[in-house]
Amino acid sequence: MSLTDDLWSDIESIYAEILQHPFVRGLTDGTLPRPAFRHFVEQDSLYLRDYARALALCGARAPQAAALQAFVEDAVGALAAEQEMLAGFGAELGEELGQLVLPTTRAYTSHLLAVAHGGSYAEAVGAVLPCYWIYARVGAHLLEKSSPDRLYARWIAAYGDEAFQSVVRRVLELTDALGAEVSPAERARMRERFVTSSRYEWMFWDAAWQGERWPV
Ligand SMILES: Cc1ncc(CO)c(N)n1
Ligand SMILES: Cc1ncsc1CCO
Repeated sequence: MSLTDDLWSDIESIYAEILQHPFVRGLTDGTLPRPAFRHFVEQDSLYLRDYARALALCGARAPQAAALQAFVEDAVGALAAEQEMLAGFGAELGEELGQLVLPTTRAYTSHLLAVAHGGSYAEAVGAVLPCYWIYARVGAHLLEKSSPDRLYARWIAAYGDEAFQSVVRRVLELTDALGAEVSPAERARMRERFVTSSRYEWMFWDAAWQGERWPV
């Protein structure tokens, strides 16, 4: 099996839970409460800043120029997505968005940055991949239904869009090329990093849904 086939098979059940999550269902049926979406937008803009750092590190560590270019472009793309998020949704969500990084956001970005700094290049790719791939899959899935809510429809369109889908295909190809080179032990480490990030993807939506806060 290709590496990406193995990786996806490891998270089938996590992905199914994501599609079932009331936050994700609420996007398409329009029932998602605004405060939960606001929480998400606020945390996601903070997340994207550190995600861009993790992508830039993947680029810096990539052995080949094509992967260097892909990850650096995507780091810039993630920063652009952060700005679009703030510009596109910020005003409509009312008062200024907060700057406090909440527990799940901190845990997820800490994981990404720890692996991007301290793990191997292949492990770093395993860690950043769910962010691309799960959003592309969720975006494509939700695009079929879109949403009666104008804001949610816009969010869905950004990730279901062909431009994002092609960015994700490029990284999946690069991952499969890497899969042909790495040792079985390295492949196992990549899978572990990939599953951990995928769990955080579910938790990220759930934190917005629950209105997560620091307990003290
Ligand atoms: C938490 C999270 N994962 C992935 C993406 C995709 O860019 C995003 N914006 N936010
Ligand atoms: C927003 C985003 N998420 C994963 S990669 C990326 C930048 C795409 O150019």
